[in-house]
Amino acid sequence: MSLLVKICGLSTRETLDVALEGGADMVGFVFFPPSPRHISLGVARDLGSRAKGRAVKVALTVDADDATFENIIETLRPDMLQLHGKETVARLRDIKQKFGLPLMKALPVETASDLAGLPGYASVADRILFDARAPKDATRPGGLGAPFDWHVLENLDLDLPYMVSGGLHADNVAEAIRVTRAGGVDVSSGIESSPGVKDPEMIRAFIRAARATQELMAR
Ligand SMILES: O=C(O)c1ccccc1N[C@@H]1O[C@H](COP(=O)(O)O)[C@@H](O)[C@H]1O
Repeated sequence: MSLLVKICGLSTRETLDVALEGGADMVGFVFFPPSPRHISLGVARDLGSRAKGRAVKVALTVDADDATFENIIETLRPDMLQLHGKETVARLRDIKQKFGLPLMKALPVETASDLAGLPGYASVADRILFDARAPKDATRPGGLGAPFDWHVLENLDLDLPYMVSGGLHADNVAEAIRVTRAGGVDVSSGIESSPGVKDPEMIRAFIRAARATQELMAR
């Protein structure tokens, strides 16, 4: 199966177009007010219609309530919900039953013990995203540009599709794919010139680097 590349934290038409034209499989939109990548519902409606049918639209939320999901779904029309907070397995079941969209659960990783909750989440999520665990005093649970020790996933045996994120950029994505054998990669900070400001050339370089790794590994 081919590697999935997700470009996350898009907030302008220009950078969304760069990601789509560069061949991103998934485009992510952040709905979390403390984030420098947070977008309003008006922007979500505009970018959502622009991306429709060109890539999988992913709505990133953090412990969102039902009303927030309803607003996001009505405006962005996402194909998938990314749950990046402390949502429980029961809450995932509830979200799936209420909104009927595929779920990608982000799991914070620092050490092997962080994988203990994986079987529960894998029983309801459609995809797992392994992301670096944020420091306790961080203002957001992701999007901090810091990697985790990818070797924690080295012997992972998971039937569900999974992706890796956290501090990825064009120069380290090949190694991340090699070590984790992930079916997809997700990036935000590593394609920015400053927090929240996406850089077109960095987006293109990241997608190129990920695709080149995919080709090398297929040989
Ligand atoms: O991007 C954010 O601001 C954000 C806020 C809250 C939760 C997650 C967030 N970002 C996601 O975190 C990972 C790793 O990002 P990075 O490449 O290290 O910046 C990725 O999925 C982002 O979309």
